[in-house]
Amino acid sequence: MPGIRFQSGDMVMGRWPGSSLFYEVKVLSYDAKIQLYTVIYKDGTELELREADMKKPTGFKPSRRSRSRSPSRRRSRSRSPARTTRRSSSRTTSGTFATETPAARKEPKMKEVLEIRLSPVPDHVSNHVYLQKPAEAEQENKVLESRYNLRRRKDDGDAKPAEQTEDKEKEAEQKPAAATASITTDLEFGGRLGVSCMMLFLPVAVLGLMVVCSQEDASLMSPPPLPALDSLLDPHVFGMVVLWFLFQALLYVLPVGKVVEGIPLKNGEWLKYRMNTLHAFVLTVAALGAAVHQGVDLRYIHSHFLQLAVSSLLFSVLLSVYLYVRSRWAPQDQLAPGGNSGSVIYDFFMGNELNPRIKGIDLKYFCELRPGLIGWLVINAAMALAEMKLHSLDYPSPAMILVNCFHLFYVLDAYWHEEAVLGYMDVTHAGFGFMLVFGDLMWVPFTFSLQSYYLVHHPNHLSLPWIVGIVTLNVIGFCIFRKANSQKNAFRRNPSDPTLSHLKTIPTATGKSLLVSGLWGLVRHPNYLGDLIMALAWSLPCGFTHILPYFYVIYLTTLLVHREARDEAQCRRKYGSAWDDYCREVRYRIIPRVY
Ligand SMILES: NC(=O)C1=CN([C@@H]2O[C@H](COP(=O)(O)OP(=O)(O)OC[C@H]3O[C@@H](n4cnc5c(N)ncnc54)[C@H](OP(=O)(O)O)[C@@H]3O)[C@@H](O)[C@H]2O)C=CC1
Ligand SMILES: CC(C)=CCC[C@@H](C)[C@H]1CC=C2C3=C(CC[C@@]21C)[C@@]1(C)CC[C@H](O)C(C)(C)[C@@H]1CC3
Repeated sequence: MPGIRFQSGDMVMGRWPGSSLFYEVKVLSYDAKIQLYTVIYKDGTELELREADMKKPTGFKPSRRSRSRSPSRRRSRSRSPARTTRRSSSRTTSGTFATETPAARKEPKMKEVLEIRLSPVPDHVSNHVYLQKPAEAEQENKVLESRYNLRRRKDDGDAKPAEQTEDKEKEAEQKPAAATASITTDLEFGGRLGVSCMMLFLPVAVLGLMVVCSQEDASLMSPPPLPALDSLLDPHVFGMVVLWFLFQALLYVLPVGKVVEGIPLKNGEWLKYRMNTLHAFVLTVAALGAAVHQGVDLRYIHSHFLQLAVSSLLFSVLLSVYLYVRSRWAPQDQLAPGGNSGSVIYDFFMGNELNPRIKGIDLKYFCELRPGLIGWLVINAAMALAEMKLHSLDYPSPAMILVNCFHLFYVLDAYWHEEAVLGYMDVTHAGFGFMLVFGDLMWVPFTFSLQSYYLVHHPNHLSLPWIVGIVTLNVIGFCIFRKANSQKNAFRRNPSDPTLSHLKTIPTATGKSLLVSGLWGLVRHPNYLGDLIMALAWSLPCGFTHILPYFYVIYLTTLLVHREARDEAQCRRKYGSAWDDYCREVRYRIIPRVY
């Protein structure tokens, strides 16, 4: 890097953005275009710094204090991920927001080393003090050094909390994202071409599946033609879809349920979320009950199923356009890690903004849990009524009851553990664009309910042993799913939780540990395994005549295999060689001895 002050490989002192503290950092590269250095801190955090925020270590002198508090334990204005230590008592949710690093509690030796390595130098003394590592820590440092993740943490939201210093940040906050954001070059889903195909194919696939499902032979080989679009786009139905969305939004803002803090933003703030999905569900059921009592026929949903799906698609497109446009003006520190590729089509699909909000309604979180999931259950109920009417039954068939109960139980479980959802990948990392909007508002309600729709037209008799077998399978799947998710959430919340003390862990250089025994020692994604077992149990009540009811299993397998690969790449970046150790210890990803 000729003509610049620092060279790659140099060890210098770098200011922690937003604070007056300096840490030892290694220079990785310099981008002449934006005039920023990429540096790596000793805790593995990579940031971009201006030259003005970097100093040669020669100006620093050894400290009299051999040990100082790490940034994670200081009450500085640091914007480091470590700032999660704040307000530990109010936080009760999952891993991403751990109140204290696991290493800090469980692995005192490692904590000591990390603290020493992270020792900051306050600005006002920065010309006089340089904190030195004690000799005995040096050896251990070498071991930990190998754990350092020296790759660029492009999509780690926490890793680039503040790209420049305060003044620069303020500037960035005022500038529209498009003008300031760095460009994402790692494109997922096959880039522009891939996402374009997905945008065309996925909606047609949903409608195609629905049409085939309503046919008597339900054959994928000879699908009937899609009805004309104008017969599918009914303004009344569209109005109902909009009303449904608004009704759910109204329930979202009701001042019931506790408020918790969600993901930490890049600017160091915490978003607040009201936990009232269960209330919303109960109120929706009450409202629908009242409507039915007033003579509303829920079977309308069955008879206008395609129209409802098309209206949801239209609504999803409109919402995505709105999200894309507003993301162009969003402050840079509110963008998702993978957003802003510079391609309109790609950014429209992936979404640029991480947590778009309108008057306190977090659109992504709202859409992920409410209109689609509750809509799915309402559709299921409507299908049960339609089945009873069509086959002149007093009660829904056992197959229909099973499907309804399994789905209801799954959604209620998500609501019961609502806080945990705040830590899931989609909420913490993904932008909110067409993929998730369409996924939440069209894909979830209209493909997840295909089994009940299928049963209306294709009754399937279930014998008692089959019922028992299917229920058992669902219970097994649920136990694995729930235990795995709860164990991980509890561990991230409190790594020294006595109920988890029997579990083996691997420390990582970030201070967080990884579970390597129990369910998390069986496969690397036991929660996915449980989800897939449940998916199979949901399809079995429909029998073996057609593959259509198994669509959900196929979708979930594809999605989770892809998701697992994304998560794996992210964890490898985050945890470096500790993740490789984990993979060596736990060899299979989702299915023991198979995959
Ligand atoms: N029905 C559906 O359509 C779908 C359902 N799902 C379900 O949603 C749930 C959430 O899934 P998702 O967000 O993808 O992923 P996970 O809940 O599995 O979260 C993955 C994260 O967990 C942490 N982690 C991984 N391994 C370990 C370990 N050994 N010990 C401790 N922490 C570990 C890592 O984050 P860190 O270390 O930073 O904490 C990693 O990034 C799953 O149950 C999944 O089945 C998901 C998609 C679709
Ligand atoms: C093909 C396509 C457009 C896919 C989009 C993916 C979304 C449909 C899914 C991504 C992650 C999801 C989750 C749930 C629903 C499906 C989507 C939105 C979820 C809310 C279902 C209920 C679970 O208990 C859950 C909370 C774990 C889960 C979270 C992930």
